[in-house]
Amino acid sequence: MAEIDKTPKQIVSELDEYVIGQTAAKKAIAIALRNRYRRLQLSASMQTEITPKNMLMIGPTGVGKTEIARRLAKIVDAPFVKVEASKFTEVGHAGRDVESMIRDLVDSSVQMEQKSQFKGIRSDAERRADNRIVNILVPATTADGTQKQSGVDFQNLVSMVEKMQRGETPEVPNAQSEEITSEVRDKRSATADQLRRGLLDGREITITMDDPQQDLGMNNMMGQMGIDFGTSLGQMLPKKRIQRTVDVSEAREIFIREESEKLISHGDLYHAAIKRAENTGIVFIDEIDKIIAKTNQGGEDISREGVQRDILPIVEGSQVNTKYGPINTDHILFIASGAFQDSKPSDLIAELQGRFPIRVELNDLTKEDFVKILTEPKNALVKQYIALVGTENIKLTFTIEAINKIAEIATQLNRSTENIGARRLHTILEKLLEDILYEGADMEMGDITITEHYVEEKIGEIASDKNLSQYIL
Ligand SMILES: Nc1ncnc2c1ncn2[C@@H]1O[C@H](COP(=O)(O)OP(=O)(O)OP(=O)(O)O)[C@@H](O)[C@H]1O
Repeated sequence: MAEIDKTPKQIVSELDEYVIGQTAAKKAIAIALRNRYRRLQLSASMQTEITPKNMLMIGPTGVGKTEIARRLAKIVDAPFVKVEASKFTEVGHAGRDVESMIRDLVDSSVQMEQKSQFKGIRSDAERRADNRIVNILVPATTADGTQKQSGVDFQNLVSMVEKMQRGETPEVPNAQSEEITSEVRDKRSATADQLRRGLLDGREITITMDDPQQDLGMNNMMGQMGIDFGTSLGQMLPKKRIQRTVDVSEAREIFIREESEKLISHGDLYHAAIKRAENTGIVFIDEIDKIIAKTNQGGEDISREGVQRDILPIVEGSQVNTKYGPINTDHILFIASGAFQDSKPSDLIAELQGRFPIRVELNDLTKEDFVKILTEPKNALVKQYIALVGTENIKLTFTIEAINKIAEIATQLNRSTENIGARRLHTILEKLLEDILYEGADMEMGDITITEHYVEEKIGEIASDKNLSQYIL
C-alpha cells in the first residue's frame, strides 16, 4: 500500500505515460487521491471527520474518462470497479441492487490481497509443493518391500473418523513410521534436484487435488439463491478430491496454490482486503447522466431517480454486507462520469450533487491528439499491432504521413457520423490491418510499411461513404 504516498505530480506524470491531454482531469484526480493519503496521516478522530471529496467527470464518450481512473488505480495499486449507472434502472434487475458495486469492489480487493500474500509465502509453498511431487515420483517403500505413497489412506481415515464419533481418540498414523530406506532417500533428493532445475517439466504425473468444480458450483448456487454467507462456505466444507494426470510443471503450480491456501489465514486475508477496499478503493460510476429524470416520463423517471436515491447512502457512507464481512463505504473514492449532452449535473438530485463537489470537464480529442494517442502511450495502438504481427516475423512500420492520415479520417468520421472519440481509432486500425492480420500467419511477408497511400486504398473509400462507414469504421 506504499504506492498511495505518491505525490500529485508523480501521479500525473505516470498518467501521462498512458493518457494524452486531459490535464485538468488528471490533476483533479491526483489531488483527490493525495487528500486521501493526507487523511490517513491524521489522528483516528480527525480521520473520521474528513470524508473524501468525490469527483464528477464530464465529457463526451471515448476521451479518456475511464482510462484515467483505471490507470490511476493501477498506479497506486488500489482495488477498482467500473459500473454503468443505467444498469440499475433495467427492468428485472434484482431489486436495483446498487450495493453489488461495493461487493464487486471487495471481490477485487480480495484477489489483490491474496496475490500479494501468496507472493510473500511463495518460496515456502514451493518447497511444500516440491516435496509432494517428489513423494509421488519416488514413493516410500514399506517394510515388506512394496511401494506406497506417503500419507493417510482412505481406510485409515474412515476408521479414524469412526473412532472419533465413538468419543475415542484415534491414533494418528505417523508418516515417519514408514520405512524410508536410504535408497529412497537418495532417489528423492536426486529427483528434488531435477525438479528444481526444471528437468522434469513435460513429464506426466497423476496427482490427487481439490476438485476445482466444487467451489465454482457452490458459489453459483449461493449466487442464484442470493445468499451471502458470513464466511466462504467453500472453505468450511470438506474438500472433494479428484485425480488428474498433468505435466509436472502444471502439477507444481496446482500444489503451490493448494499449499499457499493452507499457509495463509483466510480470516486475516479477508480482514486486510476489506481494510484495503475501505481505505483505497475506487468505484467508477459511468453514465451517471442516464439516471437523470427526464420530464414527463412517468414510471421510467421514478425508477431513474430511485437509483440516485439508492446510490446516495453508499456514496454518503454506510455499511454494506459482503460475504467477507461488513465494509464501511465512508472513505471509498467515487468517480462519476457522464456526457451530460441533454442534461446538466444540476439535474441530479441535490443530495447526490453535493457528494460530487470536484467537477472536471474533459475535452473533445483533436486530430493532433489522435496522432499522439496512436503512437505515444506505452500501450499505444500502433505499438500493439507492431508487436502482434512481430510474433510472425513481420516487421510492421507506419510512416508519419500514414499516421496523420489515420488521425484525419478518425476526426472526419467522428464529425460526420457519431462521435465516439478515440474508440474510432480501434475500428479504423482493425479494418486497415485486416489483410495483414489474416494472411500474416501463412505468408512470409517480411517487412511491411503502411504508407498514406495504403491507408487511402484500404479505408479511404469506405470513410468517404457515410452509409458504409457507419457499419464498418
Ligand atoms: N486521452 C486519451 N489518451 C489515450 N487513449 C485514450 C484517450 N482517450 C481515450 N483513449 C482510448 O480510447 C478508449 C476509450 O476510452 P475511455 O474508456 O477512457 O472512454 P470514456 O471517456 O470513459 O468513455 P465512456 O464514457 O463511453 O466510457 C480506450 O481504449 C482508451 O485507451
